[in-house]
Amino acid sequence: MKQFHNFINGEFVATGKTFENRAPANNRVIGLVHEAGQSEVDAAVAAAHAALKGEWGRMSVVRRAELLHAVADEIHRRFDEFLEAELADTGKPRSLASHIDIPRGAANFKIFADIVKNVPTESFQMATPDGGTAISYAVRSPLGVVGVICPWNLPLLLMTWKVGPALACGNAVIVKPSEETPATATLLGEVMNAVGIPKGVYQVLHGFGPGSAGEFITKHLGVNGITFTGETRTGEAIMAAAAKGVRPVSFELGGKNAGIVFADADFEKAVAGITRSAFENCGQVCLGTERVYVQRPIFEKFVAALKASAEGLKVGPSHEPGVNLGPLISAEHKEKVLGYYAKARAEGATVVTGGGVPEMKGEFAEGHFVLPTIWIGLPESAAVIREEIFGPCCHIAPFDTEEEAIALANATDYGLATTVWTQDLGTAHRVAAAIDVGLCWINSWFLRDLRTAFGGSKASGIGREGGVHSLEFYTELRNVMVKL
Ligand SMILES: NC(=O)C1=CN([C@@H]2O[C@H](COP(=O)(O)OP(=O)(O)OC[C@H]3O[C@@H](n4cnc5c(N)ncnc54)[C@H](O)[C@@H]3O)[C@@H](O)[C@H]2O)C=CC1
Ligand SMILES: O=Cc1ccc(S(=O)(=O)O)cc1
Repeated sequence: MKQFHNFINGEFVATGKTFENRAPANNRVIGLVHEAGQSEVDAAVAAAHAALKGEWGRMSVVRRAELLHAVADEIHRRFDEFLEAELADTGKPRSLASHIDIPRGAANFKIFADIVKNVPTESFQMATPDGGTAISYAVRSPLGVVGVICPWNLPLLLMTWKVGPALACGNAVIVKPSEETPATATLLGEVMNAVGIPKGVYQVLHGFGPGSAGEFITKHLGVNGITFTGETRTGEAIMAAAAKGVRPVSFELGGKNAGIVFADADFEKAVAGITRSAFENCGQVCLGTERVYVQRPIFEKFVAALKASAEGLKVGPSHEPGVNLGPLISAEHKEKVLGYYAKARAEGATVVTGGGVPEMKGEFAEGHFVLPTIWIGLPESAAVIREEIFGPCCHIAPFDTEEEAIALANATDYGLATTVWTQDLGTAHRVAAAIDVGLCWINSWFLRDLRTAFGGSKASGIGREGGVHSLEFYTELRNVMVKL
């Protein structure tokens, strides 16, 4: 049986207290994960501070950037191992992980290595009251030891999205992967050793949230900042932990994202775009569209086309050719999603397609597969329109005017992302300005330029990461004023 150890001070550490890691595709146990306790967290924090005082803390930016490029190259060299590890943990389609998760996992190191080498800080000259001059300049120093608490939906991608910039800025990180997906974070420890990242700079502690590694890391006063991606409620708990010691947080949280399709949209592209935004990664993407608003003249045609598109998606295990949708991450999550499928029916939805589980053969009958699902006919107060489901499903409702579409899209506590489909530039810009979200895609979805700001407003997050915005969180900016 595969064992997933903690990675502390450059060594793989067993704790003897293990929990099972199961494959979502067939629910079989594929590994045992060694849970970190308070003593492992204390050891990791001490090793991280030692790294900051040692070679890592003294290393030039240029050398750090070289090492991070080497990390990316080593991920590419071991691409198939990372791919297999991610597929086993998540069950997602091979095509998705090989085109998005693993390449982005590597790219996240290169992009931030290049950014830290090239981004300037500010400098001002001013006249002083005595007729002289003073110059101010800003310098960045690392935040220190950063706790990186990760979810399971895009394990390597979302973890390196934080670890890449944190290390580029000279910090040491303690990563807590999701208990559902321990593999790629652990494998990355081998990569760090292979390329010569000093001990204690990258560490991995396995476990759960409350009463386990997640809580112990976030409560540890030796952890100088916490970056977290996950549920909004978990964000509230971590924020309370971070209040002790007034430690900074960066949060990428949940969403209940709207898609808006105007009657003048390129119809085929809009259908293909919403098919992706509603169903990709089995709907387990924080940016996914669970509420679709379609302008009335094309409403019926759009519902019929999205139904046909959803029914054309192939549900199955990673290795089967042509698979579009893998399983949900766990039995617990499947129960939650199917609970919403039942709630939608109970609240009077018309089920356009799906609403249950597909027939799977052999071992895959035990997997956490569900059907892509579309509803219409619910009032905006319905649970499946208000609450984040994180499954392959959406509700479609008609709208008449631009103002109505904006009001519907904004009527949520969340504010992460939206996708708008129109061929009218004026409409596109007006809607983008009026929607209260951190990310607005026009005629596209999940199109990423890693130099841009990423994050959510309202209950969807605190702060922005990406490009120079990541440097704002992962460094302290010190102003030096020189009287000449
Ligand atoms: N805004 C964004 O960029 C993204 C947001 N998400 C959100 O993540 C959620 C799905 O991911 P999950 O892993 O289920 O989220 P989760 O919040 O349950 O868990 C995320 C991580 O937090 C840890 N954790 C849980 N309770 C904790 C506590 N009290 N203290 C410290 N650590 C704790 C977990 O062990 C896990 O590693 C969805 O709500 C989704 O919207 C997911 C991906 C991206
Ligand atoms: O699921 C949430 C999610 C997906 C992608 C990214 S990013 O592309 O790394 O910015 C962040 C969060």
